[in-house]
Amino acid sequence: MKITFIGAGNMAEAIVAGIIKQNVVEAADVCVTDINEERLDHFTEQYGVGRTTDNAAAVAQADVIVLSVKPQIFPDVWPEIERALKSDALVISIMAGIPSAKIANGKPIRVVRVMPNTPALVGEGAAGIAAGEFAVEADVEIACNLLGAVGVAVVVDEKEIDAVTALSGSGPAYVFYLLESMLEAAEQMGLEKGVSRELALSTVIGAAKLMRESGEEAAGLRAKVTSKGGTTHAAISTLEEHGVKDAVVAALKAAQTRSIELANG
Ligand SMILES: NC(=O)C1=CN([C@@H]2O[C@H](COP(=O)(O)OP(=O)(O)OC[C@H]3O[C@@H](n4cnc5c(N)ncnc54)[C@H](O)[C@@H]3O)[C@@H](O)[C@H]2O)C=CC1
Ligand SMILES: O=C(O)[C@@H]1CCC=N1
Repeated sequence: MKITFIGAGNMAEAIVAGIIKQNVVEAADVCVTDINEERLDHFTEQYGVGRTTDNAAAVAQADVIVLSVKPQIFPDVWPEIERALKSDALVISIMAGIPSAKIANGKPIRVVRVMPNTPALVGEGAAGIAAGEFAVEADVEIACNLLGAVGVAVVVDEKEIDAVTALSGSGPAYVFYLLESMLEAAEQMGLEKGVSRELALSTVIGAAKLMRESGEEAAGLRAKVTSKGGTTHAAISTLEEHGVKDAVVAALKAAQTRSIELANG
């Protein structure tokens, strides 16, 4: 199975690195394209994959095409890619917002939409996978195998992909934002940078692991940390006073809305 990634950016790198490391594909069967030669050099040096700036030539040889350019670039690149597609090619799109029907463009092109996230780079990704109209079960399986090699892959309906984008696609950024804030506070309180980084990271990883392994709800676990009249209560009350929960809900809804908007360019 020959796979071509159109766009050798951050997200393509996370997936390529993972699927090669996990031996899901051979480097010789992977090709990446980009307009930026430096990105192509990087991929060749790091992962030993094929590379070209010629999208059509790379597509003509591929069984699976992964569209990993920005959604805004899609209208520019798609016409030449569509013309070059092998008749039985599978198109996997990781682009936020662009519906499978827009990619199929009135033709029976098999499209699977995938919404991955960057922790795929370390094998801890979370991806939603949705079949387009003409995709068959085997196509969804291919996408699940690729993304399953770099984390968790969950099959969803395409109508849910905008919400998945808001939750787990953009999600790592919310966690990094929280970490930025925690580390800024730690610095203000005089903790040494290396120490606070180690403590903050272990706290985030540990909290997620505890929730997964215990099967408990977040609110219940939070209650167990929060002693009456104690420090956590002081912190959470401050977050509530600042409307942080409402702000997070509004933020995810804004991401979902933006994903829906991206469908129209
Ligand atoms: N970064 C993330 O966390 C996630 C990104 N995505 C989606 O992945 C896609 C790529 O995002 P990133 O990797 O973050 O962006 P990026 O900007 O890092 O990568 C896009 C790449 O496409 C290349 N490119 C531009 N024009 C091109 C052309 N005509 N032909 C070939 N390559 C071209 C750019 O040079 C760049 O290297 C987007 O559609 C985004 O919605 C999805 C989930 C998570
Ligand atoms: O910010 C974006 O549009 C992309 C999609 C999900 C994460 N990054």
